[in-house]
Amino acid sequence: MKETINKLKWIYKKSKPGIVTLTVATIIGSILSAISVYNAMISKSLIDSAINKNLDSVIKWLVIMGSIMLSSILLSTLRSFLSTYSSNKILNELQKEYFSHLAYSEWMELSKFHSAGLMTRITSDTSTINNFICGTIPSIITSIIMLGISFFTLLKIEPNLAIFTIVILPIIGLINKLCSRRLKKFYKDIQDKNIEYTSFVQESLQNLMIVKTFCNEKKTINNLDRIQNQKLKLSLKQSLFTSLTGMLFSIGSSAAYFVVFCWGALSLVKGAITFGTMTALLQLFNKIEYPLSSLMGCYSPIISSLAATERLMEIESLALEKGTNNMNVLISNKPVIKLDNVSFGYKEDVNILKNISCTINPGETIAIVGPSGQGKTTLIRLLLSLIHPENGDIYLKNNNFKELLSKDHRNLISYIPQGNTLFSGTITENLLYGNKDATYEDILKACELSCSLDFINKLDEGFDTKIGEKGLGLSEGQAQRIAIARAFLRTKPILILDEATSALDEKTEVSVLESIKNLEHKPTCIIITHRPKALSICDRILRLDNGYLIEEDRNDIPKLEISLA
Ligand SMILES: Nc1ncnc2c1ncn2[C@@H]1O[C@H](COP(=O)(O)OP(=O)(O)OP(=O)(O)O)[C@@H](O)[C@H]1O
Repeated sequence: MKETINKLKWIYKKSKPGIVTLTVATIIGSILSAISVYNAMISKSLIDSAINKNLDSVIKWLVIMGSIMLSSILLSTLRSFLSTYSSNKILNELQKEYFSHLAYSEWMELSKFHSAGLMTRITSDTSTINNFICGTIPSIITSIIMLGISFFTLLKIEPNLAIFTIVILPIIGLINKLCSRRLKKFYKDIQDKNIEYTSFVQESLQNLMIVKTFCNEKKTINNLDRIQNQKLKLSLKQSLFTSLTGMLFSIGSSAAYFVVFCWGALSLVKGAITFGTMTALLQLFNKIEYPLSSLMGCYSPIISSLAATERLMEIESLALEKGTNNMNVLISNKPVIKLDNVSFGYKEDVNILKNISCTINPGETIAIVGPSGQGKTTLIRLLLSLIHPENGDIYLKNNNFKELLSKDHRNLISYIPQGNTLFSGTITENLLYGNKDATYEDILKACELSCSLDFINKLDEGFDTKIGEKGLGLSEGQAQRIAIARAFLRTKPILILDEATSALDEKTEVSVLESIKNLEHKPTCIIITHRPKALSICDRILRLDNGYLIEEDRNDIPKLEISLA
């Protein structure tokens, strides 16, 4: 119970961006509910006046009824506008909040989730919460108001009938209580299956080329079919369960309606009530039954939003990256990078990097080599503060200043990761990603240095050529060269290339690497490479061996070149 209250408090907090308009919309909804009950009484008076042939009274009630109808239409329009505004405002804020939280979260924590799982949380779970705030809660409030007014009106004109209708309430409460646990489990299972489905589709589409070249189209479609069938079975089970409970409610309410009808008809025969009262009774009964069924329908969204709340709270619990609050001279100067006895492992007690100490001076070009899986990329992740040393420290030093490396220092680094990391858009848009203020001349120079100018000029639309997701439309080597130009344009004091020239031919690779030496801002350059030719342009070579970092003698480059080749 305490947990549910905490979740409801959390939901209330999330509704704040649209609470004012939502409250006004709910008040209008409540007024509309009251008006609809009052309409039943107007129709009673209208019918009785018509039966008594009282023309003046009939006209009076017709005018009142018309005016009420018109105001209801206007109020409904206003309510719908306010609800749409609140709903969009709350959903946008929710999605922005969780997207921002993910953007600033610790990389290691994020990597525990499948991207489709995170996507479902940001899109589907936030929508569930939003629908609860903007749909279910106002509906509960207006239903309770309609129920209350209808009950008291009925109590005034036919007390026995009013008491009879209200005994239905505890029965509904009982049905809901019985359903709650089952419904919660259904929602969780369906949501988990949805995530599995989305992840499968996302991964299959991303790797469609592999699916095709392994001739696995049929197998993939069969897998999709299997997940869809599991999803269908769960949805059918849930639907059967809610239909059965709905059926119980319908049987109850139809029986009650029948009793009210019999009661009214017999009273009419006995002359105990007028014809107008009979129609009012039936309408009022409907106005009790409708909010009751609406309240019953609210149960499922309540359960699903409590489950969605739990899943969004999980995102909130992801630790955010910490920065230093002390950004001084390092930002504008060339720092020395110093690793002091650094160890790191992804799993407890299994260190990938062991007691690494080294100093990298400003302007140096360093190669990091070593067999696959030795931890070269892990070392770069440490330098980028995506992960943090378990033991030891990484510092940036500048004259007498020394700072522990943190995420804020990423602003000193231009990084070219492995693989294709271009965005969909034009080549210019991609180039400006890290430095929107770069001039046309800067762009030309960066492209020339990265050996990409020639091929870009040969494209029909040159720099305005649109490229698809992950650089679709370009060769691997062309995409790599644009990624290198993008990093050159960022003009930061540290440049890191993680196998960033792997798709280039040897001649182009050497030419691109040599051009790093000609960069005007003379960055410190760290190159991870498996390519022997790259070593010749480096000032120092560091080799990872079983987790230890060993500095190689430059005279041994020919030997190293042979071992890498
Ligand atoms: N996110 C992760 N979680 C757990 N283990 C990881 C993770 N990333 C890498 N590893 C493990 O850490 C080790 C070092 O990986 P890393 O990617 O740093 O090697 P590498 O030297 O860059 O390899 P390659 O030359 O093949 O790119 C590997 O054994 C790998 O399985």
